[in-house]
Amino acid sequence: MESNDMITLFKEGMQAMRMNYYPPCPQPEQVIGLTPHSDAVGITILLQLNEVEGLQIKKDGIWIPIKPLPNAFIVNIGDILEIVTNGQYKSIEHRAIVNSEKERLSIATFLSPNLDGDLGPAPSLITPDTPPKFKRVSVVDFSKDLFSKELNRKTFIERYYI
Ligand SMILES: O=C(O)CCC(=O)C(=O)O
Ligand SMILES: [Fe+2]
Repeated sequence: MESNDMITLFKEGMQAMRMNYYPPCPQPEQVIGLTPHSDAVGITILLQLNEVEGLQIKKDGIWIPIKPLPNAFIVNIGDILEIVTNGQYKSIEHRAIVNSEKERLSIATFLSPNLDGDLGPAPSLITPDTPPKFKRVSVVDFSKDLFSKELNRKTFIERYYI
């Protein structure tokens, strides 16, 4: 892929942050901390603040716990990177569960494109043998669309499949 395709999209892009606080729950199997979803961004850089397990990713249909490592970031691929790479990188479905005794804290930083242009598979990746797998959409419309939807597995990116 040509680096310019990535630069055009992410230069002076948006960065958002979310702090998540999960209080302890005596019946953790009855609740969910954060419902299964993929992040509708380029990449997410995540810090698990207090080394309490809770984050899980879905791999081959199975939920895998991600052990917090002290002072380590987790980098997750988001829907926008899946679109830009025309599906070569897949956004990761994840969720957070809660602990019966301990509170848990995480901080997520979301990196997204600037609002100027369009979002779609990088032109340098499209050939007669590798046609686009995603529709093109303006970043503004994509963002508006996103904020009108709930977090629900990978249903958001599925709306852009060709
Ligand atoms: O708390 C976590 O580890 C996950 C947070 C998350 O997925 C998010 O904020 O989008
Ligand atoms: Fe997330």
